[in-house]
Amino acid sequence: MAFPILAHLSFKMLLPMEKKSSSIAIWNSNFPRTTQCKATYKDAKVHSSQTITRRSTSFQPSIWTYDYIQSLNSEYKEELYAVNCRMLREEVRMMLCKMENEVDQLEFIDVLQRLGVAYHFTDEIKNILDNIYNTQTSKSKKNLHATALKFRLLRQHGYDISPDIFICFQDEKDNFKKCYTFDVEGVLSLYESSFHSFEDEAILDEARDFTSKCLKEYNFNQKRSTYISLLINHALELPLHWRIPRWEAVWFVKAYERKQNMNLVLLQFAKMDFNIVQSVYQEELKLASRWWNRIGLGDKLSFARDRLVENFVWTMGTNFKPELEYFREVLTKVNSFITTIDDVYDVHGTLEELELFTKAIERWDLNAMDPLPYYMKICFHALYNFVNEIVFETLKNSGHYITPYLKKSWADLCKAYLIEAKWYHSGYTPTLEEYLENAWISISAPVILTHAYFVIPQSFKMEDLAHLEENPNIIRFSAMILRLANDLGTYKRENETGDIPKSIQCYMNETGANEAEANEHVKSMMFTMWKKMNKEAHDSSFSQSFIDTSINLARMALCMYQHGDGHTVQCPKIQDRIISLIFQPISTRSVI
Ligand SMILES: CC(C)=CCC/C(C)=C/COP(=O)(O)OP(=O)(O)O
Repeated sequence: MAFPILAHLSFKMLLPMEKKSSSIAIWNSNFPRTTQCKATYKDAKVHSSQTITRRSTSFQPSIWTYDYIQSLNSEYKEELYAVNCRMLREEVRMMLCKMENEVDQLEFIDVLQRLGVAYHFTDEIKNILDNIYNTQTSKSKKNLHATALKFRLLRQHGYDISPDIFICFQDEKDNFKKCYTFDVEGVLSLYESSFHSFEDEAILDEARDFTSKCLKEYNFNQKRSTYISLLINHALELPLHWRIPRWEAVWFVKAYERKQNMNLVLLQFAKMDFNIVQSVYQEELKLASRWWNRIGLGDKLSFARDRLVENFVWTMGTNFKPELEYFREVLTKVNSFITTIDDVYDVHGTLEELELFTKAIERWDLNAMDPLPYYMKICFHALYNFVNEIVFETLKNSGHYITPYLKKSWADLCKAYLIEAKWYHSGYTPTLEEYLENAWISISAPVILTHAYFVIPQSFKMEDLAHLEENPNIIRFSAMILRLANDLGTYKRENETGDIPKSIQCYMNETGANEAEANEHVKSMMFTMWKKMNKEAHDSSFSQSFIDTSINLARMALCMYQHGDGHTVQCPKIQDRIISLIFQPISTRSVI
């Protein structure tokens, strides 16, 4: 891609618009933020004796110390819990299999999913949904809740189901009939269903507008502590389809406890299973932290964010199943390298160093390390060894040689980072389109998902490989959601510390929109991306597990950046979530 030069910045467009100059001030006021420092002897090959100018940013050290992580020792590792849990699981399986009424079956499956235990009953759930799909009748026609729940679960599980089943709830002007306003359960179900829409499904857009309005009004007039109010509040904050299953499980277990006539055996099973799986995560995290400590990037590249626990949480969010420990081991390492290398480009590296580093990654050859400064040598060598280990394991276990795919993904990422570094150093503001053409790669989703593809069990198909190199739509849409969510959550912090303009500022610069309008525009782009992703998930020939991983990466971004830069700033809201996911078992006292 050619770089338009700074002098070509569209002044003609900017000057006459007052709004525009104020919007520019928001980010330009801090540009550029740099610090001067003397080159150390280790940097000598690049800058013999001159002063090196670097950007200044100081990130907080990780609040989760090595010793704390190593001290984790959950009682739920004990065999006794596994035995109890298996007994409870069989009781729940019997309940599921004995159920005959369609709405009861759908509601039970929904609760299993929300409690995070549906993965134990994949075959049973498939049988039930196959049956419901193959014997569709008009019985649930006038029951909004039953119709919406059926639509959501069938679409989520990949069945062909048209949203036309909602037409009977509309009047002759295609508005949802007023009488349904009072059917709170039905409205909530329809609201959740509407987020599974494809691009050309206007009826689901209508459904979302109608239900959002009803739910806001309902919640305004109700006490917040009832079960249904809790669900509504939670849904308005983020719909279920956009939530990470594991985080949903922690929240829902507590909400479900308040439900009248809740199923005590099911609740007890969900709590026990959550705590046992959490003990698996703790052991994985201990191993990951030993690796991180051993390779020493946290020390040697101390300018970079040290966010091992957050990197692990991203990984666990994208694929939580306990048996996928190798997936989480590899992806936690990938995320740790991404976070560090992002800071090499965004914080510490000079343009000259970054060009050399990018070339070295493109060559993928230890000899290419020669001209690099010491901190880059360490980073390059660690990454090179890590990738070669995955390549070796894959070759040994499945006979496939995957170096070209992995190395291309890292080279693409570094080239995209370099483009942004050049924009930064020249003070250039791209158009939104130009920015996004690069930014969906620089957000790192293609690297994450390319590695994920090769370490998800039974995911590999020869015919996928040609698409994989070109980044198929499922990766592109996931990447775009990750990028837009990241920009919405981090642009203020990055603006303060000094970075290129992100999608919000690019849009403001290009159109004269104010900050609030630009935020709305980016959110609506994200919503469109979700619709594209829903359709792609339905049509894609990739394995379901890979599709789920791609969707979960997008969901993870929404959760991580919901209240700001949750990946970088260790804010209490994210800390609390991390504690409840990894460190603190759910109390089982009330039910045992
Ligand atoms: C490790 C994982 C899963 C990260 C996903 C998001 C990411 C690359 C954050 C990097 O920080 P950033 O907010 O500074 O990104 P950028 O510099 O691209 O805006």
